[in-house]
Amino acid sequence: MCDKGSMAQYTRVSGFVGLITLQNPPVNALSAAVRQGIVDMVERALSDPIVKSVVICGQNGNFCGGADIKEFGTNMSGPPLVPMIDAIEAANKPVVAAIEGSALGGGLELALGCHYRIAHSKARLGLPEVTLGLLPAAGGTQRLSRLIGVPAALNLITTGIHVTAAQALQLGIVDQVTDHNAVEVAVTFSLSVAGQSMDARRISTYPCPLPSDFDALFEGVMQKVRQSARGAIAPVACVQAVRAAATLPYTKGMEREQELMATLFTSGQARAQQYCFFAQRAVGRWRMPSGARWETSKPMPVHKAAVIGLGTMGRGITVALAQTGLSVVAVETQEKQLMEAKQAVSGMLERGAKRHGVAPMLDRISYSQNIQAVAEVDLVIEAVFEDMALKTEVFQQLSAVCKPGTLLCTNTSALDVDKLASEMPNPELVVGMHFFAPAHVMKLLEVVYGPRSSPQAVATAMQLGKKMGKVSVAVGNCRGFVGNRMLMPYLQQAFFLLEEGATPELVDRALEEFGFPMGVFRMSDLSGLDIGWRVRKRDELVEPDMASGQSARIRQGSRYSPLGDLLCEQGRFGQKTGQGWYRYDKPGSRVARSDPWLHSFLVEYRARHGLVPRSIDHQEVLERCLYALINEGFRILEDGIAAGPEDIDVIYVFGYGWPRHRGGPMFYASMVGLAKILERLEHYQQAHPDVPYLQPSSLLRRLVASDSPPIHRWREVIKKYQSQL
Ligand SMILES: CCCCCCC/C=C/C(=O)SCCNC(=O)CCNC(=O)[C@H](O)C(C)(C)COP(=O)(O)OP(=O)(O)OC[C@H]1O[C@@H](n2cnc3c(N)ncnc32)[C@H](O)[C@@H]1OP(=O)(O)O
Repeated sequence: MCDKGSMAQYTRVSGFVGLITLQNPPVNALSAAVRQGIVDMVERALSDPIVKSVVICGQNGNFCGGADIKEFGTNMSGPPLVPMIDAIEAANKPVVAAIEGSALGGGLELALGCHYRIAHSKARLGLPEVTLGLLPAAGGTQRLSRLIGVPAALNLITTGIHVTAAQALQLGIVDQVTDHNAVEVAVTFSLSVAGQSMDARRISTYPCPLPSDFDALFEGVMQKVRQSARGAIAPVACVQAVRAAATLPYTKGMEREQELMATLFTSGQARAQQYCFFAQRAVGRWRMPSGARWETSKPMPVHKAAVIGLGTMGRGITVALAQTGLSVVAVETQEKQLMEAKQAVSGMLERGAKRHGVAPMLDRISYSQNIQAVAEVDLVIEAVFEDMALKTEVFQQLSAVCKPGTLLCTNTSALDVDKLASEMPNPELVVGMHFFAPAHVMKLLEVVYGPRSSPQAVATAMQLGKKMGKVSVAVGNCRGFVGNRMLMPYLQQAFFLLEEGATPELVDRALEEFGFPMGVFRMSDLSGLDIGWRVRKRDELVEPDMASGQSARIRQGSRYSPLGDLLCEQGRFGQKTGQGWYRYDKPGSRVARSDPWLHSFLVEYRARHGLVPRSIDHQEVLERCLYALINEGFRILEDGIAAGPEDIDVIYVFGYGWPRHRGGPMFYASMVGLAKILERLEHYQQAHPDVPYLQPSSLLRRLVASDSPPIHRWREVIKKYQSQL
């Protein structure tokens, strides 16, 4: 017996079991139609006198990915989740959730309303609402706390982590884990408990187990959560909701859960985080200005890869490739460095394997001093020193050694990928794979294509990035690509603010209060000030024995702040030397302390150059640094270097610490209002006509002139703008 009409299919199986299958591919999200289907089919099963028990499962081996996130921005119609789940829990026949694939968010909340949960061993469970700026508001905070206790519930709900079926069993979230067909096991099990009272199986009736150190626990968790949330409100609301579970009767706790959800639901933060969710997926659907795109570009298979150059980046890339399961040839020409790298890579792999309880992939890597060892690989990632001549030489050697069709990738962060490609006999096989340090940890990968890169080469690099667990974004070739190009105006404004009267502490505090994990100066100290200095020297911007006055601060026709160069001349390279924009107890130490030397240095510097310090507030810091960065983002869109604002936002959220609850720089701009951004840039440009990067971009002006459309419609304006160029 079967009813296939709705988005929840009803079948009677084994004679007496009503099987309800959610059908909303790809993840069986609980859309209005699915909720209606569940309500109808549960009612049908419960009213059918032949049916003794009910099993709920999801189509295609996937239980349920939660509420339909796409509906959140709309007028939500259809039956609400809470009464639907309450009705399941109140059922007088056993209802068993058969969990395969994922049970996330509303999906897990649905399962918690069932009387039993049976999971396949490969299933993953979690309440990730916090990552969408929400909380599990279909009873999740109240039921999970009652089921597994407050500390474990707090951990799951405030972090949004997904747990394995085995972990879920250990925590008490599921009753059974099986390697067999979970639906069949659930059907058999449901019949075994048919006719029994379900009173003891209704989680909402359970008392919430209270830890003895209740107040201390919540205080500690709240402090930790506030610190790591960096201004995000959802994690804090999650703690408050769990506290309600621990202190209030179920119905009152539910009221509190709904109240907290209502605040989150309408907050800009939830919109920002949901935008990030879809943006992260949208960047996988890349397209190149030539029209080549993901659907029509078939990646080449990559089984064996090579890494050339085993400095910090090369080592991290080697680890990341090996952890993906690839065979890796790691090449370093200097014997001592090769030995050191081998030791370091093995250590990283062993530590990673220990954390995940698996065997380290040491035998996946072969080490060599000889570039001939890469002859049979499918793809090479070059990670030698940032020097064009050196990279060109390496690429030429690779062209001679590698089998035909091997993809040649460069991990450069600053050099011209197209120029490098133009020196090769097969420029179509050259792309940039710009990893971020540490490469085995950081999620972002910029895949840089030039006009000659083949769509297949881009598709291959994008697919490899995905396999490596990276969020890969395809971007065009330009100085600094997307991320570092936008960083330049941000850094520059920070330097100019110091010249005008700010301190590193003031600038960093403003940025950290905005939500960055580190302000620009603390971050520069961590990365090493010498890196930028080297680049500026190469660009002939650094002038030793600099004169005083305004003309001394002009380079290549623009105003320039030499502050970073002056620090480097003093040997102040940041954390590694124990001194930079801050001072540190010893070289390598991480605690940044305010440095009186630096403050006197700034006072002397301003006096020498006739700069009169003024009072600068947080708002100006944010507007100068962030709006200049955003403005460069618009130029990048204008130039077609990024296909859309989502690409830029994903790069900033995953690679540059932009707070996710603010959605990325371009989304933030859309929230602040494009007209306001334009007005403030014009204001600062007038106030500081000699300061670069404050002139509003033409695209920003065009968008404002087009009534500042919502961000999902920017691409139309960009396309029109580019067609008129
Ligand atoms: C006042 C209102 C009260 C409402 C109470 C609400 C309480 C409950 C809230 C929630 O449940 S919020 C949602 C919680 N769930 C999640 O956060 C899970 C999100 N999804 C994922 O993590 C992953 O998609 C997955 C399920 C682990 C599967 O990963 P996989 O890599 O296999 O596929 P993806 O590429 O990620 O997704 C495929 C496709 O599906 C779309 N999608 C995924 N989940 C949802 C969803 N919950 N709603 C809508 N759409 C979803 C995803 O966007 C992809 O589509 P495209 O974007 O590529 O078109």
